Amino acid sequence: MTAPELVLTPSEMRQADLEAITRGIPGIELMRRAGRAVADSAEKLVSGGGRIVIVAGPGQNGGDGFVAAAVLVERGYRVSLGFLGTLNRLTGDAAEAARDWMGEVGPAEDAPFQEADLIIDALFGTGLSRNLDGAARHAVDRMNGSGCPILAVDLPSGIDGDTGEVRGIAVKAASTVTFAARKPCHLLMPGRAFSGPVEVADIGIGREILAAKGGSLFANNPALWLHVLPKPGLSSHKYERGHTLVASGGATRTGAARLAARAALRIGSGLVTVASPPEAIGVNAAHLTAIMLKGCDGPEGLHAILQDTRLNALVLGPALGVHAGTRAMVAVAVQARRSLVLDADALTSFEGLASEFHGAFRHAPTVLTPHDGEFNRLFKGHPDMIDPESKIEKARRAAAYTGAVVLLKGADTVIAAPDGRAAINENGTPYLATAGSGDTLCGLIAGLMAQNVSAFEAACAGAWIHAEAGASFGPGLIAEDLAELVPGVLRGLLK
Ligand SMILES: NC(=O)C1=CN([C@@H]2O[C@H](COP(=O)(O)OP(=O)(O)OC[C@H]3O[C@@H](n4cnc5c(N)ncnc54)[C@H](OP(=O)(O)O)[C@@H]3O)[C@@H](O)[C@H]2O)[C@@H](O)CC1
Ligand SMILES: Nc1ncnc2c1ncn2[C@@H]1O[C@H](COP(=O)(O)OP(=O)(O)O)[C@@H](O)[C@H]1O
Ligand SMILES: [K+]
Repeated sequence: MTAPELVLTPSEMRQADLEAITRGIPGIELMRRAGRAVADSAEKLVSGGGRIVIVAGPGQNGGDGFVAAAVLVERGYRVSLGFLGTLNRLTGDAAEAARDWMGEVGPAEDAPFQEADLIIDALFGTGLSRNLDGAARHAVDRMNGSGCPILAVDLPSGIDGDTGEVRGIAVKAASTVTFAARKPCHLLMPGRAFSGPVEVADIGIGREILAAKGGSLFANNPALWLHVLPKPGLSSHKYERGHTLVASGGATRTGAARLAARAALRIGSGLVTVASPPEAIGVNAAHLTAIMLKGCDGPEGLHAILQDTRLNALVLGPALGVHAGTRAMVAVAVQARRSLVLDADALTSFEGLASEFHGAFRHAPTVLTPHDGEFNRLFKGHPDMIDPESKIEKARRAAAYTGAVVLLKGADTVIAAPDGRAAINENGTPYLATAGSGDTLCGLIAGLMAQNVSAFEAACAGAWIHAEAGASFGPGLIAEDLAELVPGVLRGLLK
């Protein structure tokens, strides 16, 4: 079984580096391996004898650049090196790497970018501490304007390693080579777009060190949850595969619930029922076949339906309406202690009332699936939730506060559990930005929870399968397509 991919923050990576050094790999050796890996990557991009301009910065990222420069000259490339800062202020391993460089050193901002076949960006890595300005800004501006492909060392300079945000200006890399593990900025937007394809070079820091210093942040891919993805046994019957209930909106707002219900059925929930307000029964009935239908008059109706204990997973929110009635339905669902997915109106009905969610979901598996707007509305008046620059931190804090798994949607969906685990999803497509796409996601997650997948894994698997389904279709995707694409994705996973 493949191990889940660990993602390390810059500070965790520094600790991992130090641990590797303590265990006997000298820092300069780590840097030499890193620099060689950069040279190896460059070699794949430029044929022998080509012209490479390396821009080295004042820290250890610059040190990697000096090592790569020396290796590439040895391999027959024509290398120019531009440096940012004062050479004799270089410290540590970078100073040693610079001493090994026999070529000339010019100012970074004046480097001959126009003549290069490849630019290697070794200005700043995980040690970026403020916005770029002055000569650094000018150098990045010239690199980006040169039209020449850029290979970023560790991460594109100007991108914040923790958040993926641009600190003033950032290198737009054609590709990136990083060391030991990807950093959050390689998966979070906009950093992911600035990084291009990211190669992870092994510089000898073992997984046990990475897991000890990191270990709570993952790339969301099947290695994280494939082992719990349900597969019916030979003698399974439908009641063993769970029963999902999806609450429908009123007569003119029923489609969202049906999208979620269809997705729950496609992901394998044995039975799915739409709970419909009496006035919407006709319209729901006209559109449902395998999915069952039950009348449900507000919170009391929901309470009555939930007396059937076989209903083990519940979706509340899509098109339910923003009002006190929706809040009351959420209260009924929480009290019933079923697996629960809350989305859309079930979150917006609590605008500015997040304190009602404080610890509310500790007693049953719950997933909240806000997009940024819903998140900010819910946590209005809670700057500690809204202010963190990192999307990971936002989701983690909200999860710890509510006791639910929080899936913060977007191009870089982040899923966080109350215990601190978090995963970043990266296999989506902008074609998922279409009406009803989020409703489908709720149904996938609830359908997995109905089959006893725990909340974090259900949210991660749901987000990945949803994104994979969307990406497999591409242009022209509408929400109705998504559930129908799920079987193809499942076939690939369960083969
Ligand atoms: N540790 C290891 O064993 C290994 C580490 N490795 C490599 O080390 C890299 C991390 O190195 P690092 O910590 O030295 O940070 P780095 O990114 O070079 O920048 C710090 C320098 O930039 C400066 N500076 C910051 N922001 C600035 C700004 N806006 N504008 C201008 N200056 C700014 C800052 O100055 P200061 O803030 O101190 O004034 C400092 O001088 C990592 O990404 C990887 O490539 C690999 O070799 C593998 C082994
Ligand atoms: N640019 C994008 N790249 C990848 N996924 C996206 C992008 N934009 C939106 N999505 C995904 O599409 C879904 C949209 O959900 P949501 O905003 O709730 O839509 P709706 O309310 O219309 O159902 C989410 O899963 C989100 O992560
Ligand atoms: K860099």
